[in-house]
Amino acid sequence: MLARLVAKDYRNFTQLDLEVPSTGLVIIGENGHGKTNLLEAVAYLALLRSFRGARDADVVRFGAPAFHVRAELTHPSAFNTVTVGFERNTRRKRATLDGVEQPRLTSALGAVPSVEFSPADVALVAGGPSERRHYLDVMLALSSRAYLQALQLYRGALLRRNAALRTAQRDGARSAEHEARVSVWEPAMAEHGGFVAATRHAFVRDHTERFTQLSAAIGERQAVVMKYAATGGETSDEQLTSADAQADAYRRAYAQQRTQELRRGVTLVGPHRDDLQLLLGGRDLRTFGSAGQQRSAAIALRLLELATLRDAVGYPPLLLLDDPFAELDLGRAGRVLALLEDSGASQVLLAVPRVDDIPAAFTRLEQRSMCDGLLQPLASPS
Ligand SMILES: Nc1ncnc2c1ncn2[C@@H]1O[C@H](COP(=O)(O)OP(=O)(O)OP(=O)(O)O)[C@@H](O)[C@H]1O
Repeated sequence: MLARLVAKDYRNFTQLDLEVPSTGLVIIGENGHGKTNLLEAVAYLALLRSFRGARDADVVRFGAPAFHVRAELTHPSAFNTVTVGFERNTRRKRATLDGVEQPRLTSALGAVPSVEFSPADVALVAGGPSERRHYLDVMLALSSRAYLQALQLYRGALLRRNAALRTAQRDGARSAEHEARVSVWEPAMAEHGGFVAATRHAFVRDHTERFTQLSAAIGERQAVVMKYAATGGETSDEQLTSADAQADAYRRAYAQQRTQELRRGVTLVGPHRDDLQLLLGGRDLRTFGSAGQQRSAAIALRLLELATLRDAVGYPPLLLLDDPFAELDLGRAGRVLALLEDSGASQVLLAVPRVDDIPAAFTRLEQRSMCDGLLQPLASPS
């Protein structure tokens, strides 16, 4: 549970100091005054980066040398205080858990678990495959250290193999030496990529039914289905979730594709090129879904993320709701609210532009107004 948030020189906050009630808060403010910045600062404590994909240097307040965010937490959180800071000059990022600086930043990942719902989530459905891979990777990495580690090792080896492929392509030579510099990374890529692909396949297999149910509960009349679209690896149904079988398949694929990859200068198979396909009535939602249908599917994905994180950490994550009902008709908005209530989440930070935008379920929460990066009390709970 988040009890207090202090953000110094984060975006447009010089010094924000906010006590957060156990049930949460509503932040009301006009466009561009810092509502999303506040939610972003909270989410930074889970992801150790901006959920909007901003560079660290860009979230430091204009002209300031560094930012610092601190959370004070209560039961059932694993820690009492979590801090993260970034210095513009040195580009150093530091995180502490209960005052102890973490030698590896990844130890602090997920220390303040949260899930964000925002209109920008539509990119999860309407955007390219990298958006959906990122969704899977963040959720699975925050749920499993083994996944996080495999993903990091896979990415490290991929980076090096791609560099070797580019060098070979640039030299225009395909000597045994070039090939050896490429293939040396393949055992690590196959092993860790196999684990990543198998874990993603298992997630999709285990959650596709729930995803369809959630989409129907939000109001979709046709079946919404998710499918893992792999660019390589094992394809037989029984072996999809076996890390060893996936690794074997990647080994075979590298051997088969290497000549083409040396020519193209890039690795063509593996989880870094896969996609999470979303279909509405059998058609690609990305191409054929309406704005509201795409938003609804994005909300269903976030609801799945919420349940997955809750199961992994053992308590419900903090809900960060950034104008979450924009673009939804009243019926859908009401049903999403009911699903959020059913999710078991107990603490909510809701950001809306106007008091009228607060759904009835949240009118009992304390309210603050946000103006130019400053918070003021607005009203007591009714
Ligand atoms: N690094 C930074 N330093 C100072 N101010 C910043 C920085 N980055 C963004 N801002 C300011 O933050 C403001 C945007 O805040 P935010 O995105 O939280 O808006 P919002 O209140 O959520 O608005 P909306 O309702 O339109 O989504 C802008 O005024 C922008 O200039």
